[in-house]
Amino acid sequence: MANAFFNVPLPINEPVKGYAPDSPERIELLKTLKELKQQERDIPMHIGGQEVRTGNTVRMSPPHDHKHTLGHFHRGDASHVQQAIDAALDARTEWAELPWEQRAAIFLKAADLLAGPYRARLNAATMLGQSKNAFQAEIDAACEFIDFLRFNVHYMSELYKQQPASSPGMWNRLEHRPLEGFIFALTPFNFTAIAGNLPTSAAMLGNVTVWKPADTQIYSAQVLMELFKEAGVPDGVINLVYVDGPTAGNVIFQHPDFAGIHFTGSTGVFQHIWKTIGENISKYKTYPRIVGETGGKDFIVAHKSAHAKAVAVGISRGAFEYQGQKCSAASRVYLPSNLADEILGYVKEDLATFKMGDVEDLSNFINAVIDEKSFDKLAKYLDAAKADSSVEIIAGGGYDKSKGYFIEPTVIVTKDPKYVTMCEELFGPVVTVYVYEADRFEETLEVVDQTSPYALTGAVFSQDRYAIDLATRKLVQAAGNFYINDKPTGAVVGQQPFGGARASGTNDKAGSILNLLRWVSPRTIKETFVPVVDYRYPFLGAAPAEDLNRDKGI
Ligand SMILES: NC(=O)c1ccc[n+]([C@@H]2O[C@H](COP(=O)([O-])OP(=O)(O)OC[C@H]3O[C@@H](n4cnc5c(N)ncnc54)[C@H](O)[C@@H]3O)[C@@H](O)[C@H]2O)c1
Ligand SMILES: N[C@@H](CCC=O)C(=O)O
Repeated sequence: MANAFFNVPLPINEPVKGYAPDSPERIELLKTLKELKQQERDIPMHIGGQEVRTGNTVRMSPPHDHKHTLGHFHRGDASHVQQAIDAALDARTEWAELPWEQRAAIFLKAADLLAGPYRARLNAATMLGQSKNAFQAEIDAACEFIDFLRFNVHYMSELYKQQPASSPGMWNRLEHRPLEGFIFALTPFNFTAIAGNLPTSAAMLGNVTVWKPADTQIYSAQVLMELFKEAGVPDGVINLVYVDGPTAGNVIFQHPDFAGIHFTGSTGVFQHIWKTIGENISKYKTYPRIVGETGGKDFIVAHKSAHAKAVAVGISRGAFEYQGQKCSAASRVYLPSNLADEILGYVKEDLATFKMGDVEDLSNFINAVIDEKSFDKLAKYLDAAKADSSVEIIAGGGYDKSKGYFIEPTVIVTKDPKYVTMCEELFGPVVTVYVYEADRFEETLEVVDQTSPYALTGAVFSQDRYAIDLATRKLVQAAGNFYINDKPTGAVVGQQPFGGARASGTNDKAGSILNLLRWVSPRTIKETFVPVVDYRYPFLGAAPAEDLNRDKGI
């Protein structure tokens, strides 16, 4: 046990590398992509430090080249979920009792390994497995996850520093215990950083975890697990299983030691999970923490004073980067009649220059959507829009899955602010635009607020401070991350804590002290130095405190 209070290194955001032609990072990334493509990886589960292979293997392929085989992962069943829980609970006491600075050092080491020797590998795995271009992989798998690790260590030390006041004669202390049980980290396909953050943020605070990623993120999850091992995460602290969601849920949500879920994914799945936990509530030793960041129907609303080109870039990048598969992606846009043609003209110009294709050609801005299920769903929405005379597709609309799951970046214009693609989360490169009468800004803000059950991100573009103020007030509940004259994507850890309310989640703000608070159970310790030895109040004749002290011979 160390005899000192430690300060952790102050975090700064990891600089984003540029991948310019002939830059060392570009050369290394291209080399790593080539090497990974030549291998067929055999990917086991990781339970209690053991690699677990079942022989029930599932093929993995790049979404942009589905005939290519990247490798196979070993599919587990309910028994593996149970083994992972047992391994976590076995590791629990030793991990919880490890001094916090030792836990901090492990995750700071993970951040440095990722900033250095693991960077190209995790980025390349994310590019191939999840079809991200080099820039999108860099801001996610490398920079955002490095930031999560370093900032969370810093927030952990800030959390531990917060102590209560103590009146004379006593010392009050607050300790932040890990939760009593295990945490289930259930992670989505679209951000490698989120997949890494959900188990590590809880583990950092002394918790043990069972982690189940989306099947389509397993290829990069394996690299994350290798990183955790090399950084020194002890066996059993993070257990990685590849089972289908309901199989995992059936074991986990019945278990008396289930102490919390750290979830990111769709709203429907989260609501189902919450209901299941509610039905099982009397089975648990402790009330489980339920943290879930879920879907969105994110908006851009432009005022008649807006800078037209800035709005257009907000749409081109905010709606189409990573094929619109960010929970934050703009998918409904409200343009004023005085600027709509100009803005849409710029957007069409941008889209005409977007290149779509494989991730290894770094000039491609657009790659594939994640899988066939997503492709088919998006194609259906596009077919419906094509058949609907009340809407017009002004750009894109095409799709092709012969080589990869490619959907053209698409702009739909509707006269109905409640048209289906203005309301439902599509999670793809499709944005719908409604043009409003330029003088009806305030009524339009009400439509923006009331159109969707979600409240994740949103942006207002205006050069008029009164309009900005009005939108900020009218849309106070419409977005957990609200942007002024910027696209609604690209939140940075430590700068724009991320999360939404309403149907978008519990808004526990990943990568902030607010999130870490959910993974601890504080214990207050009051120590009285000289205890009272007379039950009577002073007005009932108790001796003054000095006399009491004298009684004790002090
Ligand atoms: N708000 C945020 O911060 C945020 C961030 C990223 C993604 N998202 C949301 O995530 C969704 C996209 O990710 P996805 O497609 O991976 O989400 P998803 O809900 O399909 O899957 C998330 C995880 O839940 C598992 N799962 C699915 N059904 C389950 C069930 N019945 N029981 C238990 N587990 C189950 C999946 O296997 C996966 O591991 C979008 O809705 C997006 O908006 C939100
Ligand atoms: N934090 C990311 C979104 C994560 C969800 O998919 C952003 O701000 O764009």
